[in-house]
This record gives sequence, C-alpha cells and structure tokens, in this order.
Amino acid sequence: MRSVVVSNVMKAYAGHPVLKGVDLAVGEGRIAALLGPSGCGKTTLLRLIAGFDRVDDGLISIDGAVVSGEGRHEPAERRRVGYVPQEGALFPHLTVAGNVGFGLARRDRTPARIAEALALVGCAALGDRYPHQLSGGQQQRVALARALAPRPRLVVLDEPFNGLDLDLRRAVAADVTATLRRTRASAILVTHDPEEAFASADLVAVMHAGRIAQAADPRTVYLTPASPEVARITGAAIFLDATVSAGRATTPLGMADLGAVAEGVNGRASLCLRPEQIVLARPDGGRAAKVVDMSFRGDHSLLTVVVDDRRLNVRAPAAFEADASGLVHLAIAGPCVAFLPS
Ligand SMILES: Nc1ncnc2c1ncn2[C@@H]1O[C@H](COP(=O)(O)OP(=O)(O)OP(=O)(O)O)[C@@H](O)[C@H]1O
Repeated sequence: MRSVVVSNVMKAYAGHPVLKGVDLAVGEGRIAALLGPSGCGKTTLLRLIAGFDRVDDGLISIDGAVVSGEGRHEPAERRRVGYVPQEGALFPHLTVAGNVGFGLARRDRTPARIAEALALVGCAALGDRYPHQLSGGQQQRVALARALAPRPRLVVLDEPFNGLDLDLRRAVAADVTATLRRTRASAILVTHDPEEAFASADLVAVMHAGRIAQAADPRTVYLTPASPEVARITGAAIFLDATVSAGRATTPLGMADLGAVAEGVNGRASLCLRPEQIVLARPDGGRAAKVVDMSFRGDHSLLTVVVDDRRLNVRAPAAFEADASGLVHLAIAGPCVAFLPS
C-alpha cells in the first residue's frame, strides 16, 4: 500500500515554474528523504503535500484518497499530515505541553495525550518548560512531539536539523528517525545533506530542475546515480574522460569495471567515481601520478595529484608520507558508472 503518491505535480510562482512534473511514491511506514540543492523546490513540494498550497496540475493522494488535484483541495487541517517546520518552530509564549497540545483537537487535548507524545521523543519531564529553556536538540524533539500528537497518517519534516551543530545534528536525526520508526509513521524528510538522507531514509528522492531525477534506496542512488547531477547532489563525484568497450572503461588511471552504463554510452564516455574509488596501488598495478600538495585531515591525508595534466584529490591513509620520487601510483576500485561525455 502506498501512503503518499505524487504524480506529475506542477507548481509555478508568478509564471516561474518551480515543480515541472514531480512523481514520488512513499510506501506506508516508510521514511523518504527529499534531497536537493537550495531552491530546487523541496519546501514547495512539502507544502503542497501538507495542503498549505494548491497544485497547478497533477495529483497528490494520501492513503488512496486524492487530496490535491482533479479540482479537489483538501484543507491542511483535514489531511492528517504532521508538519515539522525549520528551526524556531515552537511558540515562545507557550510551555512545551502547550505547544504539543496546540495541534490537538479540543477533545483530544488531555494531559495523557500530551504526556504520551512527549514520552515518544524522550522529553516526558519537560512539559512545564518554555522553549527558551530547552536546548536546540530538545526543541526539535518537542517539535516532532507536536507533529506526532494528533497521530498523523504522514509526517513531513522541512530541514528540521538545520540549526543544530554537526554532532548534535547526527544524534537528533538518529533519535527522530528511531521515533518515526517506532510509531510506524510514514514520513518525508527534506534535507540538503546526503549523509543525513542516507542514514535516515528507506527511499532517497533526488530533486533536480523541478523533477525527481532518481528515487531509490540510499545505496542505489550513491553507487549508481542516474545522471551526473544526481551524482553531484548525492556526494563528491569525480568525472574522468574514458573509452567504454565490452563493459570496461579505459581511463587515465587505468582500467575500470563498470557497474552501470547510461543508455547510449559506447566509445567516448564520462566516468563517474566517488573519491574513495581512487586508491593507492603498487607501482606495477597503477598509474603514476605526481603529488603536488598534501593536507593532513585526521582520519586521512588528502593528496592533490596530477595525472595527464588533470588535478585530482585522493584520500591516503593518515600516516601517508610521500617518498623521494614525489610519485604515487593510483588505480580505480570497484564498479563505476559511465555517462555520455559532457
Ligand atoms: N510563495 C512564493 N512566491 C514566489 N516564489 C516562491 C515562493 N515560494 C518559493 N518560491 C520560489 O520557488 C523556488 C523553490 O523554493 P523552495 O523553498 O521550494 O526551495 P527549496 O529547495 O526548499 O530551497 P531551500 O533548501 O533553500 O529551502 C525558489 O526559487 C523560491 O524563490
């Protein structure tokens, strides 16, 4: 059963198209991450799903019922979609309990329901505090409790961890994901952080130029991106000129195995690698490259090397030291993806 289905949704602001035919399906109890660069339309799509705005064209259905499109626009308060907005989302003049109770219908606004929602996010003891008396992580947990309190069919979260520093961000994201899984809520999380998307979601929907460019499990989008843009949005990507023949690519760094080949690619191609796929090799098993810079990064050393006039960044072990020749030998590890030359 699909919890949310978005089909061919279009939205323009003042004649400027933002969503140009978005398709997305999120299964019941699944967590999807909507990943894309700033301004690509992630918030716009979330607002359409929550019902805060109307679609220009296309359909949105939740649990099998059309909520947007075909002349219908179910109002936000009837969609049973919990919304966790960007930072600063709590009402400052209400206590934590008041904030959580705010979204509940009057008959449901009982101390027991509020306590239940706060317990879900591990904040049972904080009901009497005001938002300014909470840490950033606690504020985001309370914002999730407020969204979960009415027992929604779907929870949508718009970059909820943006205001938190990196360590806290990872921890709060893990807690929030665990809570969503415990409550078996379907969820859509907007983020521009690939690692957050991979760690949190069953399905990563990569948004580019007003459409979903690829939607698949995290491993698939990272290891076999559907386009060069998807490769760049989902992490660091290095592109090498290559010649493709019989499932292998010849590159300035030697031969590479191909895991996926974009349609129509044969002969000249652009090979897409992740940084960790360029590895140090023995002299007899790799191409020589000149080390022109080295920067110690704690868990690894980042080498800048030149091979065939091309500068590349390569990760080496933290303890790496260049020998007197100033050369390293490089090879390509693991299957790569080939695209048409750009
Ligand atoms: N109400 C509006 N009126 C006019 N233009 C809008 C409106 N809302 C969004 N836009 C425009 O639509 C585009 C997409 O905005 P949106 O907020 O959906 O992007 P986003 O991917 O969520 O970006 P970010 O990651 O920076 O939040 C932007 O160019 C934005 O300026």
